Amino acid sequence: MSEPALALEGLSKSFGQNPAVRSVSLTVPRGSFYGLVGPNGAGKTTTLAMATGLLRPDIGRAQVFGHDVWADPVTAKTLFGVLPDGLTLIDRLTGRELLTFQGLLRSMDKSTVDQRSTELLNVLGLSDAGDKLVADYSAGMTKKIGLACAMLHAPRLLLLDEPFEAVDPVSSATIRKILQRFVAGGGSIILSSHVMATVEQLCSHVAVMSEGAIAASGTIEEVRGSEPLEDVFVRLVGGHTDGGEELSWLRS
Ligand SMILES: Nc1ncnc2c1ncn2[C@@H]1O[C@H](COP(=O)(O)OP(=O)(O)OP(=O)(O)O)[C@@H](O)[C@H]1O
Repeated sequence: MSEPALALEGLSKSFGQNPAVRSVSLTVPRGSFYGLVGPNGAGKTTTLAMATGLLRPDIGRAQVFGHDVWADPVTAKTLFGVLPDGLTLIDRLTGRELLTFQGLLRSMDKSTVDQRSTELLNVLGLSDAGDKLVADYSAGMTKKIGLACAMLHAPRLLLLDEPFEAVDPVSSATIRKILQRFVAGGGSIILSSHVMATVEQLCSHVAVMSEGAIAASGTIEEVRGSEPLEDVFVRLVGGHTDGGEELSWLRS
């Protein structure tokens, strides 16, 4: 039972002629808190979608605790929870109804679903919104109910695509604590983020993606060496940070 929480091997995906992800291999050790960073369009969402069975790779495979996500999806999907990007929820349900629907789909018993739903709504600051239609939620509330859906069945691995995006600072602090407790209890997490400070504070490991490939990966210390992670990131992705002479027409 020493399989990693997540093992990606040679995952590739093209959209038409455009290679979005190019032979990505990554191992997320059990108990690790893995950050996946990269500029817009680097391939993070496409990678996570292939890792969770939402998007079929052209080539390569994804295994969760040794179970192939595509060959053995039922077993794999009991072991992980996912917060996809651009989440499309059944928004004509209330938050509580959505959680109940998710739980019953997973064959959980109703009393467990009810109890966990109440706890999740409370802890995520959604108890007052539990009986409101998800269609009427703000972007941050939608992110939080998506996170609750990902955690309801007590998975051992969470794959979270930008979980802090659009979430207010108080809720963000709460989510951080929940995730840290999840890892302290033996869970594993991979999350994508654009916020280097968040990744540096929370994560034990980081992978930097650039143009569809992994440019660097390892523990935070291994990847950043003696530099701030943000500097390493900018160097690896070949970006430039000076405002330069561009947009001169904006200056009066
Ligand atoms: N459904 C799609 N059809 C066509 N091209 C796509 C599709 N999804 C993603 N792409 C392309 O694949 C590349 C990788 O996109 P992806 O969304 O995985 O990047 P990302 O790293 O998650 O970006 P961001 O940080 O902006 O969310 C981009 O060039 C994007 O335009």
